[in-house]
Amino acid sequence: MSKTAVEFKDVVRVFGKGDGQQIAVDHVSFTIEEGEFVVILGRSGAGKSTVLNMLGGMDKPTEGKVIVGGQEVSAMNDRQLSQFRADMIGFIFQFYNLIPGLTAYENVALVKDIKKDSLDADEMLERVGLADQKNKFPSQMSGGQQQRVSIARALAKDPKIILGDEPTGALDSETGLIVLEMLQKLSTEQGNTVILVTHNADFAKCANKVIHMRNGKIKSIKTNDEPASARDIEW
Ligand SMILES: Nc1ncnc2c1ncn2[C@@H]1O[C@H](COP(=O)(O)OP(=O)(O)OP(=O)(O)O)[C@@H](O)[C@H]1O
Repeated sequence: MSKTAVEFKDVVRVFGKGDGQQIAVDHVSFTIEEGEFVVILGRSGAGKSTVLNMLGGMDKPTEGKVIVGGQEVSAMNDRQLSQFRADMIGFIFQFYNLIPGLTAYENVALVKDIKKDSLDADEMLERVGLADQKNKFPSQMSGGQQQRVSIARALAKDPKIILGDEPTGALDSETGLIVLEMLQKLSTEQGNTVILVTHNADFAKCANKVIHMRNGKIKSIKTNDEPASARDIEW
């Protein structure tokens, strides 16, 4: 039987006060099972990144509960959140967030500073097909290669959950598909729970679950028993 990896219970996130108040996430509830490949879909401003940030322990709800791996993230203090992120979560960002002055290898090996028992940087670069590029600096690599380094860096933490905020947003479609396929395989072959935020509806075809947001609310949640392989979609 599958185990619940993530649970949002009636979560609200309000930014600002008074007239400037913005309800970014408005009473949102959903569950994600371990090993699922989930896409959070919606237009700009729908609240997707805010959901992802609360899920990854980078932000806290104004109301409601966020439970990840059985732990109530929404009740953690800053020290606990830091530990939670180090142990549980791998992040992949739209613009890679690599450190320009460090090589691919060094960018991945850096994870040891956050998590002592992190996985071997050479092995992680091998897994994303970049073993031969390890001594290059980010500026010497293509966007797709840089994103693969950032995937290797996320994997080095050996995280249960991988979060991607528009991870293919800065890539051309061909390169984006390679990255998407790599992320899908982490769920289908390695059993990671992978959760991506995107406004690209084509990604939904590859997901086990699609959480569609609009104006801070859930518009629909659809499950897909036979998701397409990322290799077979086009956009
Ligand atoms: N730190 C913040 N302070 C104030 N308002 C914020 C903050 N973060 C997000 N918001 C607001 O909350 C709403 C939801 O933002 P969010 O970034 O979650 O949307 P999104 O669906 O991820 O959009 P995009 O696809 O453009 O990234 C927006 O109206 C945004 O302006």
